[in-house]
Amino acid sequence: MAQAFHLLSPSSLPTATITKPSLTSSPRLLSVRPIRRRLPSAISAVIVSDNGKTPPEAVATIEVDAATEAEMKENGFRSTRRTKLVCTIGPATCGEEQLEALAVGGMNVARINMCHGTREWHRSVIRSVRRLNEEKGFAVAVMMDTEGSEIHMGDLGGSAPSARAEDGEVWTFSVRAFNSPLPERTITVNYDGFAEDVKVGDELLVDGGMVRFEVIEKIGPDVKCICTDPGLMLPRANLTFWREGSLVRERNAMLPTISSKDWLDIDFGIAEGVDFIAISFVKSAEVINHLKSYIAARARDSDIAVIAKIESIDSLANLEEIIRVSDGAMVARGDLGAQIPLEQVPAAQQKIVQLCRQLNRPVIVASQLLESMIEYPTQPELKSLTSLKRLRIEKWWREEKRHEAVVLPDIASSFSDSISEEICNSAAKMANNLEVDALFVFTKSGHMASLLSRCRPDCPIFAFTNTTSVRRRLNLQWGLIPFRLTFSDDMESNLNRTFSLLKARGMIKSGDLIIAVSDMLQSIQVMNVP
Ligand SMILES: Nc1ncnc2c1ncn2[C@@H]1O[C@H](COP(=O)(O)OP(=O)(O)OP(=O)(O)O)[C@@H](O)[C@H]1O
Ligand SMILES: CC(=O)C(=O)O
Ligand SMILES: [K+]
Ligand SMILES: [Mg+2]
Repeated sequence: MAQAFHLLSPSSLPTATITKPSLTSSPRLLSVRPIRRRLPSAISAVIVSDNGKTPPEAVATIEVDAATEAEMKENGFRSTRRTKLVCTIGPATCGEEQLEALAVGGMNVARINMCHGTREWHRSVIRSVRRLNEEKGFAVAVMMDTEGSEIHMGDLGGSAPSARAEDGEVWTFSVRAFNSPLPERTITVNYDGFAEDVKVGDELLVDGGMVRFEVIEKIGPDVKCICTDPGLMLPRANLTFWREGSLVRERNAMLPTISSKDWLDIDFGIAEGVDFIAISFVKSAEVINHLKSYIAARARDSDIAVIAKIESIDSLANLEEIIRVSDGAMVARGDLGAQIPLEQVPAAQQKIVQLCRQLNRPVIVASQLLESMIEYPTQPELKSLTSLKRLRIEKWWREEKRHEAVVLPDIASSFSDSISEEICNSAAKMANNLEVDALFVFTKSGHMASLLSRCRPDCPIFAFTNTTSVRRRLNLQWGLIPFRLTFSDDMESNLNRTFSLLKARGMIKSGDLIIAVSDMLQSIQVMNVP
């Protein structure tokens, strides 16, 4: 059975799209929205880079992602892609050359999925991405995605990338530990309670219904099932079981959101300095708060953003409070489509995306974007990326002036935040009315950049920030082109320096009309580039 989801409906215009190249054969895609980033408000007036020191050469330069710069020069910055791309890295894409091809192709964030591979493998991917950034001038951020403890299949044994179940075949789902290779037509299950919780007659869904089985017999730790809807099973695919048409939430509903293995992975992510940690199967706001204080205590100098993955019934029930405490959200349609009826997924997506936009959180739409690419013959990852990059919806959305249709509620929690919010709302509106070429925002924390992104203005937003980590995290936000630049509190000199640096790189020209805002002065300036 094929899963079909809406890709980018206008009302759910994403801030970013993600390809998930993983196995040679399984690219998937996500898209993202604007983030409201809570950054340490204590970044001092002193200019710092990642290690707390400013390299002397940085003072005179401006850094921008090499692929973004090339795209801007090629298409002109009004046509530059606003929606960002997140790519899941797998065995077919982890080599230096493939990673570089993805970065050139527009990857903004590299995602590693802790469901698969060893920590050593993930470490080498993270380091390769960092090296690529340093050596080739990209600014690709890294997102670590936890495994979580919901029920899933194990690896398929040996090097088998997938297994095909045919109609009428009997397969054994077992909680026993086998040595690889597994006996024929045998699948291991990670959750010990599985064999006790299922009943004969239950329907077992692999990956939300990509393959279906009916339970016919239970023999101790083994559950025999007959295939009723054939298809391809990927390693570690999610498993759900249904009784009389309803999802069964037995003791598995009590499994912790963050397992003990996840905590070790999180420690690993903190040590490797990842930019985002995405938490699978979030059930409540509490777990996000817990993780955020854990990160704050352990990673004092860094600020890792926490993304709540919305992929369970429980997360839908507590949606608003989860999004409020998170730095962003992901509509994880693969697993969500396994927990709620498929036809409800587009409406859930719409709701999540709108809420994120209102609360100023970036939102990623993941999975089932270009499902046919799974069977694509060669280089599916790059072909997925190329198709996503075109994002015709963005052009249509601008032509239809959809940006004018959305009403954004006030979200500021202090008077100073209200000023920033009003400035950004006004600046975005002015930018649309005056048809300016670009919005410039000078921001230390990234917050004002996110407020502009939330308005989805018609023109691109050049976001200047003085730290590498803030710049990398701004990668996830719709319409932002993040630059790293050392700047002072004197806006006059910041603007003059920025103009000359950008002109020297051929990224703007005399006469371009821009609107500049900054969080140091809380000002709006409109001017032509001299
Ligand atoms: N590091 C990896 N090593 C091997 N295979 C991988 C790896 N990452 C992903 N894959 C394969 O690619 C498929 C798609 O990966 P992806 O991360 O998109 O899975 P997902 O099911 O959408 O995410 P999640 O596991 O978080 O629900 C996986 O089912 C798996 O077969
Ligand atoms: C991305 C993910 O976790 C999902 O679609 O289930
Ligand atoms: K995961
Ligand atoms: Mg998932």
